[in-house]
Amino acid sequence: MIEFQQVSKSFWTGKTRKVILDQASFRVELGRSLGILAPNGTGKTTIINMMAGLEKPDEGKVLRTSRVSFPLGFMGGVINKHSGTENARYIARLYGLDADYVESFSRWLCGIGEYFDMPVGTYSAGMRSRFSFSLMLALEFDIYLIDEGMPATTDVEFNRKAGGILRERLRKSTVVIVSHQPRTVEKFCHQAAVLRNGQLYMFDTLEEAKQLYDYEAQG
Ligand SMILES: Nc1ncnc2c1ncn2[C@@H]1O[C@H](COP(=O)(O)OP(=O)(O)OP(=O)(O)O)[C@@H](O)[C@H]1O
Repeated sequence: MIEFQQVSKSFWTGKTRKVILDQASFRVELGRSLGILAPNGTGKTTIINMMAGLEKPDEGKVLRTSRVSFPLGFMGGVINKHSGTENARYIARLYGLDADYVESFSRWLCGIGEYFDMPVGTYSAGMRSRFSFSLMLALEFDIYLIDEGMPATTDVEFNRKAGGILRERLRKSTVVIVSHQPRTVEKFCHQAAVLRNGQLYMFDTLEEAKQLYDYEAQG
C-alpha cells in the first residue's frame, strides 16, 4: 500500500506558487491498479516521484508498506561511468537479489549486445531507455510506477518482449499510471483518479473519472 496523508507540495516558479497537492490524502491499495488523469504540466511526474520516495512532500507523509518500484524509465540510480553489467549487479545487491540472475535477465531483455559491457554513458537514448526498463523488469515489485505509459522505444523486438513481460507482471501486481490520456489508463487500471486543484479525486470506474476530466478539459 502507498498512503498519502495530508500531503502538500508546491513549487515557486519565480512569479507564482505552483500548487501540485494541497493537503491531499489518498491510498493505493494492493491489487487495485490506479490511473491518475492529469493534464500536462500539472504535477504527474512530481506525484510519481513522491510515491517512489525520490521527492519529499513539503508537508504531510507518504507511507509505503509494499515494495514500490522506481518510475519506469528512471535512470537516477544508474552510474554512467559503469557498464550495464556493473550497474545491474550493483542494483541487484541494493535490492537483496541474486546478481547473476538480474545481470543475465537484463542482458537478455535489453538486447544491446556488447554495449552491455560498456559504460552506460556511451549508450544512445534508445539503449538507455531499454536498459533501465530491463532493469526494472528484472526486479520484483508489488507496485509498479509508470509515468505516461511505455517508454518510447522504436525497437520492435524489444517492445514485443518487454511488453509481454510487463503485461504478465502487471497481471500479478499493482500499477500506478499517471497520464494525460484516458486511453493509457484504460489498458491497465481498475480504478481512476483525477488531479484537480491540488486534490486527487478517486473514482471506482474510469468512466466516472473521465466525466470529471473531460468537463475540466472543456472548462
Ligand atoms: N524542481 C522544480 N522547481 C520548480 N518548478 C518545478 C519543479 N519541478 C516541477 N516544477 C513545476 O511543477 C509543475 C509540475 O511538474 P511535473 O513535471 O510534475 O508535471 P507533469 O504533469 O509531469 O508535466 P509533463 O506532462 O509536462 O511531464 C510544472 O509547472 C513544473 O514546471
